[in-house]
Amino acid sequence: MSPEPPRILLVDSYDSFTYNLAALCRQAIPNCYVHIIKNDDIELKNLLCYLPYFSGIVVGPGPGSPDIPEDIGLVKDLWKIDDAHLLPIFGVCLGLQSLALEYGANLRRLSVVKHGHVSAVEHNGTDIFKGVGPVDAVRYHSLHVELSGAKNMEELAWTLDEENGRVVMALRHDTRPFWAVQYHPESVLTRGGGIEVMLNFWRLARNWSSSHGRVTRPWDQNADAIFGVPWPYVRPLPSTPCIDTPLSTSTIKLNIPGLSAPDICEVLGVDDDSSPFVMLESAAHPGQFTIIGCLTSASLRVTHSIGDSFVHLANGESCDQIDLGSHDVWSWLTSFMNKRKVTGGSSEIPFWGGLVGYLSYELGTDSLRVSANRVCSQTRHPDVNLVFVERSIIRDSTSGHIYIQSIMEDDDEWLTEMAEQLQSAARNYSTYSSYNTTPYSTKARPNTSTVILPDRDLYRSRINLAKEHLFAGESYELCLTANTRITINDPLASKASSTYSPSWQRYKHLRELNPAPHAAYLRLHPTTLLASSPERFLSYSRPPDTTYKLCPVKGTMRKGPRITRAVAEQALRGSRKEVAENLMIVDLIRHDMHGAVGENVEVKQFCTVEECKTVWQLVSVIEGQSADGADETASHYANGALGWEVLRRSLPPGSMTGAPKKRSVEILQTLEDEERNVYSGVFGYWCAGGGGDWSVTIRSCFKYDDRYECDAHSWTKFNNPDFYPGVHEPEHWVIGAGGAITALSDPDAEWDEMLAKLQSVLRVFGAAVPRGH
Ligand SMILES: C=C(O[C@@H]1C=C(C(=O)O)C=C[C@H]1O)C(=O)O
Ligand SMILES: NC(=O)CC[C@H](N)C(=O)O
Repeated sequence: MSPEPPRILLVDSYDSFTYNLAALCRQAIPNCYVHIIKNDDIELKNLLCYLPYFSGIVVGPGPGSPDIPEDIGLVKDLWKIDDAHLLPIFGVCLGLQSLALEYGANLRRLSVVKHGHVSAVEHNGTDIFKGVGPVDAVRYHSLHVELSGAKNMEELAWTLDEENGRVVMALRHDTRPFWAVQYHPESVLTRGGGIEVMLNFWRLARNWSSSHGRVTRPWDQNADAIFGVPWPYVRPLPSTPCIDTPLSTSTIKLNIPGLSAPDICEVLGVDDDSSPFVMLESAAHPGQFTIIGCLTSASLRVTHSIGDSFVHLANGESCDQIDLGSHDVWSWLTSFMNKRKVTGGSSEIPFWGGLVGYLSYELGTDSLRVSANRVCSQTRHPDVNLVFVERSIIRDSTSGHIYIQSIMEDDDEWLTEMAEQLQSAARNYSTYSSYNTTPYSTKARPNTSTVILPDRDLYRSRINLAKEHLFAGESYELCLTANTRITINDPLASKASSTYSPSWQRYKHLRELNPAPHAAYLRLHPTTLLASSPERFLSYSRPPDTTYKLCPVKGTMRKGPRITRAVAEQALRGSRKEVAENLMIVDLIRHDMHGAVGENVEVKQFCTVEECKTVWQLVSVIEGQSADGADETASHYANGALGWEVLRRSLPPGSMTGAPKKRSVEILQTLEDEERNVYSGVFGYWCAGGGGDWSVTIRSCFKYDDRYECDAHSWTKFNNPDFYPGVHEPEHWVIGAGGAITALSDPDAEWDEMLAKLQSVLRVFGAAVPRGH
């Protein structure tokens, strides 16, 4: 009989680095299983009888304080376990603080908090530091412990901070098998004190167990019922089978480099404001592909608002309310896509057909079980707003090729007609126009738009409140944001009609002013979104060998005549504050990715300076791959469902919340007046061939048009003359903007950074941030 594999019980205090710690355990403890529970899942008295199943416990980091019962949960009781149930325990950060506190240490605030900072750690070379060389360790803490007066605590490592003096970095209990570190061994930038220290813990833990005659009880059904499947674990996906015969893609490839993406949209009738329209545009380097939906009256629209137990499934003729039943909207959409598998498209392009649209910020916070701060209103707007694209045009800006494709049966006639239409448009444009698309024409007259900016003093005071939370150890970073509202009331402007779309004109202006690799024009009534985002969130390639890639941006600098690349490199990559901000999000994203795909997660790029039209920014890249080709073998993963699962587990984007994500989202709700809605969510596609690509909804503006309703009508039913009212209807647009607040943030600089981001879109409305702001 093979020996029982080691089992670690990992107690999570709602942190955003927990799966990184789980991955470190798996690295250090061969073949171990890691069972993760939350610190409030079970009380110690009910846990005791299960402890014999485990070889050791790892107590993770977390927000808050070890002396607040809601923050620390069962962890504080672990240190007082009676001898009969004793087992080795390793604590990290909050874990160390709790251990020390229970044995009489004093808990203090650091004078200068350390969030994402690397410190040289000194140690005595024994115990968990045996054989360990120099340690550079990443720290995420506001609190620390002082051991004077504590009983049984032995200091094993410390650091000498300029501002805080000597700070305890590791300790052990002198008789019980408890060890703990204040720094983060699982952080990607910790050197020397990560795996090395974990290996030592495991060695000491085994020694202690064998010298005390402790053996781990073989796992059985009793424990299974409580602790379930160990990590790495992928949520079971709905069992709906893939369709037997997948849809096939027909493609025509043309070479017409002269035809821009907006040209193609105009050929397709984007000017009819009442019809839905979607384009995901790569409007600047390094973007390559533009995806344009050629929607028909049969195109299926899927919309859902959080809290509803149904989705709306609509096309040009009807609108059905479909009960989610036992599904949530995520698994419902997985089933939806399983029935629509597509094969046979061109391998040169990422999209063959599939869902295109956006997911709101609140959809993500809902998955974290933070309820949305919904202002009670009559009209609920979609949090999921997608259209299933069957006919599409892909433009490759690198080669100039255009791909016309359809996944509808017997659609060759449409393909040929579309090819002719585009070729003839290209001939006409090259003959008559030097600038192909109808140029942007309706720059809003400044006096016709009312701009309500966030209040400067209020925003600054919220930055200070955010910092208070950071000083108290509640969060390591908070991405604070605010909305700007623009109302356009221009009776002289052309009205929306079946031949004129004001929002399309604005989009064209936006792509000129702020060309971005992740731009989008999404007219999915009632929502219209114009995006010029510089931030890709998640992309996953088509199976087999799917790679999941997340690219967080954190650290932004306004461009200016004297800000050369060298200056930006110095100010961003050379800044401890900016790198710390980025590192925190990298660690958080590694955790999100590990949670979904398992162990194979790597940081491929760390803090590279990228240039955008209006700002410089620091970008990192994290890649993951699922274990054992799960996405290839299991039929339900083959359609990109695992990519969808990575997305579900990673929303809202960590770069838009801060870390730890759940607590940060809760704090932000108290600091921001309203929902973020479309802003801070993601937009993009899920290709029915299995790939996907989602960008962060920033540097964008959106509006809702509540004349569109789904309950009574289909979203597109208003395609009649009565729809366009005789009186002029004002347009109400929202632009969200913000930035990461850390303990080192200066309110004036943060306000300025928020304005720089806002300005990149505000100019579309002929408005500018007034002087003095
Ligand atoms: C909050 C915004 O952007 C986010 C914050 C960034 C930062 O703090 O540097 C950079 C990109 C985004 O993740 C925004 O554009 O509104
Ligand atoms: N990373 C952590 O566990 C942080 C612990 C505690 N909240 C602090 O800030 O000190």
